[in-house]
Amino acid sequence: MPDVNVKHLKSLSRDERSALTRRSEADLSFFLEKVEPILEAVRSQGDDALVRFGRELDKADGLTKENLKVSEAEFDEAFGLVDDKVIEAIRFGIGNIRSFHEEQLPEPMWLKEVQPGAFAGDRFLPITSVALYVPRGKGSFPSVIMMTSVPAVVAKVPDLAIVTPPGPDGKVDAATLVAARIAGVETIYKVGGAQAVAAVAYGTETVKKARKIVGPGSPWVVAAKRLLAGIIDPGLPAGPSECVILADDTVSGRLAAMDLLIEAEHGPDSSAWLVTPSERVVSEALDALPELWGRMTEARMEFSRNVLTGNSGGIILAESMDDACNFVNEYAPEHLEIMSTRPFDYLGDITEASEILLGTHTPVSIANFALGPNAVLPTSKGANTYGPLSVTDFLRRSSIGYVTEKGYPDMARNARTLAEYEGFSSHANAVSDLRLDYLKR
Ligand SMILES: NC(=O)c1ccc[n+]([C@@H]2O[C@H](COP(=O)([O-])OP(=O)(O)OC[C@H]3O[C@@H](n4cnc5c(N)ncnc54)[C@H](O)[C@@H]3O)[C@@H](O)[C@H]2O)c1
Ligand SMILES: N[C@H](CO)Cc1c[nH]c[nH+]1
Repeated sequence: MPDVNVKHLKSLSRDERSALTRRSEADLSFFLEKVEPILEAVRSQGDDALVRFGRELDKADGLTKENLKVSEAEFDEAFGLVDDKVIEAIRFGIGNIRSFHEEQLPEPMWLKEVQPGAFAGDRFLPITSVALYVPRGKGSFPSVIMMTSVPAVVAKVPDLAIVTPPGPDGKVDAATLVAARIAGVETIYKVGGAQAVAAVAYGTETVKKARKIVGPGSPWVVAAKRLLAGIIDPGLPAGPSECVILADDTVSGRLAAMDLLIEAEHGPDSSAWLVTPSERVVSEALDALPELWGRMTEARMEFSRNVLTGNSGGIILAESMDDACNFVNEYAPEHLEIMSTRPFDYLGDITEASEILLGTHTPVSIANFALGPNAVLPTSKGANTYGPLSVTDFLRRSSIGYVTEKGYPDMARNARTLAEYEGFSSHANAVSDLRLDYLKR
């Protein structure tokens, strides 16, 4: 068995402890450099560049300018290619995701009377055009369609389009098409990676320009979003997947090891740590890993072995549950499982995590595919300032103010005092008696 990292927090220096929280995304210099010419090619050559990159990078030999957009016939064909059980699971997931996200939809407008006769509030409108990035490098992700499309449809974004890499057959994964149609999005372009971000940022002959792009992706996608942030809103940072399993002494280490492998199998650049103060949990987890690896496909086993033996994964022995919770907050994970028979005891101690799953029956898999909360989550400590993708990511807010004749005198007097203090004459004039004179004429 390869040497799985086992770190004892007690014996680490401050720098060594901090190194455990580092993600692969921390240094994107390699990708930023390679991505720049791709963006420029799409900006200047449009569809020609998209077809060339699709053929070169996605091996989609049959890709042409004419079939860059998924046709009605391809959607129809997809329903015949996907197993009924998969369609049923997609419908089940979408039902729960919709039910969860409908709760997030704010009232279109609210106004509060902040002083007699003076009203202030907010109005929400959908962003007019948003692109949804759906990855397909190391696997296909109908669940990402479910997670991005449903909140966008609930927010009533009028112009929605999906960008996703074509497979070598030049087609979009069939279950991805099924999920898109069930969720209510029918514009899909066969373009992925950095070129997809450039296509929706600049627009091409076929791909319509969008104001925002959301959805997770590989470092190629993350790098392109960073470089194009002045041209398109890149949304929350969602890069390589990561998780922490926080386990106390009430649970089986085998169970903890099983869930540790969930996000570790995404790719060699994923991050995954089991953190526990229990030596028993550590040794049970180490014992369980070979059998669990034996139940995985070769590729996924390799990815997760790389993670657990490399720089961004393994098992951490903490001094206590307090120490373990502190480490979780320093790490600020994308997904967190609190694996305990009394998970609510620790919930209050966790302040930095994008998704917190409680107990022994809520593995990340259930949240990724079926439960309802959004599984497109900020990575690389994005949890410190962002939340999961939500309906509000598809809305923009304007504030509304309305002062009546009755509310005016108090408002004007106070505004004038501060305008004069700040030295703004026109601001002050606009709330002086001159206004009342003008209003009379
Ligand atoms: N944070 C989240 O919510 C979340 C959810 C799901 C997946 N993910 C992450 O998304 C990522 C998906 O990555 P993926 O690779 O499977 O799919 P992807 O679609 O993001 O990346 C594949 C694309 O990258 C481009 N690419 C590949 N090699 C390239 C090269 N040498 N030069 C230029 N471009 C190149 C190609 O265009 C290809 O289509 C994973 O890291 C996964 O962990 C994150
Ligand atoms: N774990 C991903 C978010 O990091 C979501 C996902 C979808 N399918 C598999 N995983």
